[in-house]
Amino acid sequence: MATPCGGEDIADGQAQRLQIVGAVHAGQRFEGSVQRGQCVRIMTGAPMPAGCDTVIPQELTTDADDQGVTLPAGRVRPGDNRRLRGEDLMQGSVALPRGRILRPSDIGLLASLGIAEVPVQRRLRVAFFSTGDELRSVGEPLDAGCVYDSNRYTLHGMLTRLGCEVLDMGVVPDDPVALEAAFRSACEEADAVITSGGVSVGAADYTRQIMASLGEMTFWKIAMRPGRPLAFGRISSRGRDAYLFGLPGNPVAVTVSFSFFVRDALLRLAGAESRPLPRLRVTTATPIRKKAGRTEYQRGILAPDADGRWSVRLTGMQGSGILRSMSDANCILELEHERGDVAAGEEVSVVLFDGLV
Ligand SMILES: Nc1nc2c(c(=O)[nH]1)N[C@H]1C(S)=C(S)[C@@H](COP(=O)(O)OP(=O)(O)OC[C@H]3O[C@@H](n4cnc5c(N)ncnc54)[C@H](O)[C@@H]3O)O[C@H]1N2
Ligand code: MOO
Repeated sequence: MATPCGGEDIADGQAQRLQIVGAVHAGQRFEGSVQRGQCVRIMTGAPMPAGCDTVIPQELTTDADDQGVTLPAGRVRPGDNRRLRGEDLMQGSVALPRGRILRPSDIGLLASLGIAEVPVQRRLRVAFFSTGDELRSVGEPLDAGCVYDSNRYTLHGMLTRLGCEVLDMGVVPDDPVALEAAFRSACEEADAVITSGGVSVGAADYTRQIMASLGEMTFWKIAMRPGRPLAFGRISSRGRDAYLFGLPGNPVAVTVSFSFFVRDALLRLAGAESRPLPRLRVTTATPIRKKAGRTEYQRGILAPDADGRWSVRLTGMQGSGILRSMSDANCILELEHERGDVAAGEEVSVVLFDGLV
């Protein structure tokens, strides 16, 4: 029931009898006038009749008949149950800032404003390939000493989730000539290039060398685990240039270095607003081994205990080749550079996975 009582009829502490002078449905307007002591039956979504200022849910009223309805005292405050013009967005305010990656609710917001088209930036084009003589793609026979390439598939998923246009260049062997050709063609086709493997100090680790010969290696090695030998630089070929992220080959190093370095860089290159991944502080249910002097990212499962309090435990062995424990995890613990071993019950930072890997 919409009423124009200015709140007084319902605010003076006594039950009120109001005369019903009409009804209004969503999509209609009530054209009549409503006086003090009167009300209009109103459906959710209908515009407020002129002069009315308060809506009383019908289930709070009693003794309704064709003529009137009784409002018990003290159930509704003046101004209750109405939506004010501009309460969602004031005229002239920003609906969506530049750089927003459109999420479902953003698209709904645009639709609510009747906007069918907005200017967007083209998707960032990212080329990626795996390096290593031992790698076989899924579907190929697995020769002795070989492993299936998992990094390309993980990267494909993470890049797609990020909204990038992906260019999968397959597996490139540990051959400097083949590698240089792959780097050149990736650079000519894409805005950014991601490789995995071949960035360490092995005899067949050529990535850094080729990076330096085609451009510059901006940095190599970070005090983190996994992901320590990450190399970053810029390469050019035939007048085109691209950022190059040389990720370590170990499968967990790929997901961690992508999540904590590459992801943010790609978002910036794509023109997206920077949104740091939310960190939560929770207690660890188990002790954690940690070396001071490097940031460690460990795989965890965040879950409520019997009392409903959330705590985190590790997924098990943390070797950077153990991909199953990444797949079991629902979060990554971020253990700070200077921190040593962590005792059960101490607080740690976790980054939730959803939307990440
Ligand atoms: N003498 C040293 N050896 C290593 C060091 C070091 O500092 N000194 N660092 C270790 C760390 S930490 C990492 S991480 C790795 C990174 O080395 P690379 O980037 O050169 O990676 P690879 O040697 O090519 O591969 C490492 C490991 O991962 C497997 N791999 C590689 N690519 C894939 C793929 N696409 N899918 C599945 N598995 C893959 C590869 O077979 C190796 O087992 O270096 C350490 N060594
Ligand atoms: O830095 Mo490596 O990524 O530990 O395995």
